[in-house]
Amino acid sequence: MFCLLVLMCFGDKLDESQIKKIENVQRRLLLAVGKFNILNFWPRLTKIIFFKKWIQFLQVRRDQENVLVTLIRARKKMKEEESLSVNKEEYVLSYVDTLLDLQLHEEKRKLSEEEIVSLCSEFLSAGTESTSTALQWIMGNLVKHPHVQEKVYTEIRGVVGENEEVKNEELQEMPYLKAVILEGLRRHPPGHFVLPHAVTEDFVLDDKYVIPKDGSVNFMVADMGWDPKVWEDPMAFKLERFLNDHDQDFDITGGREIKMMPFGAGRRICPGFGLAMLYLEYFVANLVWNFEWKAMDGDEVDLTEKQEFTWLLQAAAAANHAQITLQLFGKKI
Ligand code: HEM
Repeated sequence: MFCLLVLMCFGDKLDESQIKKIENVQRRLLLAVGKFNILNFWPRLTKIIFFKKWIQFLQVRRDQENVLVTLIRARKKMKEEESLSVNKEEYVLSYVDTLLDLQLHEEKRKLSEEEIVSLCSEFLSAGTESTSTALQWIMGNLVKHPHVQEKVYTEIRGVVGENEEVKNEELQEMPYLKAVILEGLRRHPPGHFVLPHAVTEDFVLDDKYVIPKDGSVNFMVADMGWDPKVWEDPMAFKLERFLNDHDQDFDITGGREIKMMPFGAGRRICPGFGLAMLYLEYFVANLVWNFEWKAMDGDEVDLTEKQEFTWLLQAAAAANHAQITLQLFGKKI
């Protein structure tokens, strides 16, 4: 997943050692998020009180910039050369290309290199753990419920025949597979909360609850998907929930109604949700098509959840914004 996102981000001309370097700086940053979080509170003060931490943070950030800025500049050069070249067919647009082109109209400027580094970092960390965690839960459920795995396999056979690979365009013809992914995301959303939000003005909800300006607001994503008032027998893994609605596809963005929101909802919905759905459908389809997935003899699949890395990812994404703030702060003082 990480390799895929790196290639989407910087283009497909990277070798393994470059990918490893990126992985190394990104992992260091993610693992240190908890440690540096204190610097988000009253940065003017905390960077003096926790001076050692501040210096360590700057070092990690500098290392990240050294690796990513080199790649961003290389891409910029390639892009300029490409614009002069006659043979344009081989060039595949990358995320960095779009960031290099981006014009901030209100501020009448382009993004700085530091901002591009932060956006690339967010892209890589937000997409990796979330998607691979969802994939693991879905595969765990397919092992736990072999009859579901069998039905996915039968559906795929009906569409792809004897071909070895399930192709992107064939996924559209697999409603049962889609139901498996949606049920996986409902039952085991990789993040139990979205990123922290805030209202820009005092707001009264339902004439009862005052939400003060700038107060931190979050949503109980997992509990929404497990609400017995909305979902019958919510803790069971049941595909029928997403198969009965023949007239309309289930809307994961919550545009019609919000019954679950693994990707958030509204204007700050996860911008990678379409990509994540595509990857999940593609990977699950090909994993089931090429292998039969079973528990080892005598093993039970334990689907009890425990807090692991994805919450850190959410914190990291939040900290990325903070990083920009901290950086600016550093320059101002
Ligand atoms: C199953 C996979 C994924 C899940 C469950 C997921 C979920 C989420 C959630 C809940 C948020 C916070 C939304 C909010 O603040 O209301 C978010 C934000 C974000 N996601 Fe995802 N995501 C997934 C995959 C991806 C992928 C593949 C990418 C990119 C390649 C991505 C990029 C982002 C980014 C950049 C943000 C921050 C957006 C912002 O700052 O407003 N995500 N995601």
